[in-house]
Amino acid sequence: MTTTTATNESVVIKTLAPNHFCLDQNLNPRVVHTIAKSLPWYGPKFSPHKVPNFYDVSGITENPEAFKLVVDTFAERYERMKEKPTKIAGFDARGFLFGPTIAMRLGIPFVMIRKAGKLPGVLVSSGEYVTEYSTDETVMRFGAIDASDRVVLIDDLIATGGTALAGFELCHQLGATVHEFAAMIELPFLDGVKKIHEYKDGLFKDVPCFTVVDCLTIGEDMGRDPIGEDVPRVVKAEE
Ligand SMILES: O=P(O)(O)OC[C@H]1O[C@H](OP(=O)(O)OP(=O)(O)O)[C@H](O)[C@@H]1O
Ligand SMILES: Nc1ncnc2[nH]cnc12
Repeated sequence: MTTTTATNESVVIKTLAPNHFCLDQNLNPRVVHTIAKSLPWYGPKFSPHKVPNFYDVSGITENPEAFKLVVDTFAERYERMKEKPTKIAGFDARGFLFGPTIAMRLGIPFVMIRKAGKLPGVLVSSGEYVTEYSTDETVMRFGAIDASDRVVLIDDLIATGGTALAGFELCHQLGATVHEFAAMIELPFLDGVKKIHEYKDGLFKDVPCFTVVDCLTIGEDMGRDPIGEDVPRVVKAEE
């Protein structure tokens, strides 16, 4: 299913499946192109994990125009909604790059979903979860969100959806409603959004998931592995 909805002049949303939305690349060509073409990827030899394409969010953070477009896209989306989120929760670590600025724009709190072993105080745990390349556990401070909250969960990228579901679990345990899950990049071939909507017999099937670009819009041409067999992974800076 693909339908298109114009919410204002600048941001047009495409429906990919029930409660699965993305920016329409044909109708927002400048935004999608600028963001997608600011996202390099590296192959396994030059990545921290053995995945075919590891996407590098620093292509966005080091490009002020692209960084602003990402933040504006999310912030304007929530500013325009009749029913607004009450909190933004971001995932350790790359969700921390976008969440705080969006929360500040909306004038609402930013809550950290932290990897286990980093937060003080009384905590709730997501339990163990599996990502595209690791097994982790996330925690949130007890009381950071409660049953009155409508929480936007935000991250840089959704792959298998394991990390996202850990955030859904935390919100669920604390009685809060997830307003939306949002990520800048989606890897659709890993079916992360489908997994969120099918989790526990559809417990979260009504929660919208919104993404901006995917691996196809980024494209194979964004591969940035150095050319040459002998290029080392870590180099010494020349004096
Ligand atoms: O959909 P999934 O398969 O769960 O993968 C997505 C997660 O993987 C990455 O985080 P990572 O765990 O590598 O942590 P980092 O931000 O500290 O690099 C990314 O920032 C997402 O949080
Ligand atoms: N392919 C990928 N690139 C960057 N971050 C990721 N997190 C999970 N999968 C990833």
